[in-house]
Amino acid sequence: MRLHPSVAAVRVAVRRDLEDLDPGAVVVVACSGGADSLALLAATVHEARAGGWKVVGATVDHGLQDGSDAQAERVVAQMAALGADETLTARVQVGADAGIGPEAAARRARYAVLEQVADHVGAAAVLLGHTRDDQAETVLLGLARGSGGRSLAGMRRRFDRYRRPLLDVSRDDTVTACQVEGIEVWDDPHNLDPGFARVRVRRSVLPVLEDQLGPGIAATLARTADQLRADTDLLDDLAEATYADLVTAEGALPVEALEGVPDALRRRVLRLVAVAAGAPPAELFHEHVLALDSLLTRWRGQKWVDLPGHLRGVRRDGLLEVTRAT
Ligand SMILES: Nc1ncnc2c1ncn2[C@@H]1O[C@H](COP(=O)(O)OP(=O)(O)OP(=O)(O)O)[C@@H](O)[C@H]1O
Repeated sequence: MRLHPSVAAVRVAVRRDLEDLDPGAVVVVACSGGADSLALLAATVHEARAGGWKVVGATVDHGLQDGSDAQAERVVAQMAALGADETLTARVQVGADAGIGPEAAARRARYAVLEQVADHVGAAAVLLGHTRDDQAETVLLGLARGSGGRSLAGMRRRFDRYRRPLLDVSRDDTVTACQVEGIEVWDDPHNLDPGFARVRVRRSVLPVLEDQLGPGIAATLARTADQLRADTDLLDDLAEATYADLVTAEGALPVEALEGVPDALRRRVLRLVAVAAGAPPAELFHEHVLALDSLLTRWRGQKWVDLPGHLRGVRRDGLLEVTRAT
C-alpha cells in the first residue's frame, strides 16, 4: 500500500532534521498527546529504526486541569503502543511566578523538567511538535505586539538540545497523519478558549487571511520568519562583536565610538549593555532601548533614563553606562 502523503511529510521532516545524529543517540520526544506531538513521536519511532536511535517519549503533567494525571497516563500508554523504547511522565508544580501568566509559568516549568529528563537519559536531542501553523501564529502575534524583528522571526528550529522538526509541516498533515495511522489524539480545551490571543489568531484571523489573500498564507508567514531570523541572527552576532570591541573594563561604552555605529546595530549593543548590567531580558522593551539611545541621539544633558531591574542609563565623562538606581 502506498504511504499516505501526510504520513510521508511528517517522516521526511523528521528524517531530514535528525540525519546528523549517530546510531545509539537518545532522542526525547516531548509529547502532550495532541496531534502534532503524537505524529512527531510516531514518525520518530519509524525513522529511528534506520537511524539506530533510542526514542524516549516524555509527557509533562502540569496538574492544571482535573484528571490531568489520567490524561498523562493515557499519553504514556499511547507512546508505548506507538513503539517508544522508553516512556515517562513528569509532574510539575506550576506556581504563580512573579510577572508571568499561568501559560508562561506552565511552559517554564515544562522546559525545566524536560531539561532534567534530557540530562537523566543522556539525550542528544529533545523534539518539540510545533508546526508551520504554530510558526505563522507566532509571527502574527509578534506583529500585533509590535515587538520587533526578533519576535517576528518566530520560533527557532533549534536551540540548545531542542529541535522543532515539524516547522515546515502543516497542522493539517499532522492531524491527517494521526487519522490514517489510527492514533487517537487529545484536544487541549485551551486550544478552543477564545480568551487566548493565539486561539483567536488560529480560529479567526488566519482563516480570514487565507480567504482574502489566498491559501498558503501560513507557509508565507513561516518563510518570512525564516528570512528574518537569518537577518536578525547576523545582526545579533555583529552586535555581540561590536559590544565586545567597545566595552570598557567597567562595562561602559565610549559615546564617541557608539555615535558612528548604525542604528540597527547600536540599539542592539545598548540592549546588551543593559542586560549585562542585570536588566531582565523579558522586561527590557524596545522603548527602554530607545530611551537609552536618546542619551546619544537627543543628548541635552539628561540626568538619567530609567530601565527595568531598578537600573538607570547614564551618560557622563564621554561614557554611556547602566548602573543601579540609588
Ligand atoms: N504537557 C506536555 N508534555 C510534553 N510536551 C509538551 C506538553 N505540552 C506541550 N509539549 C511540547 O511542546 C510543543 C508545543 O506545544 P504547545 O504549542 O501546546 O506549547 P506552547 O506553550 O506554545 O510551547 P512553546 O513555549 O514551546 O511555544 C508540543 O508539540 C510538544 O512537543
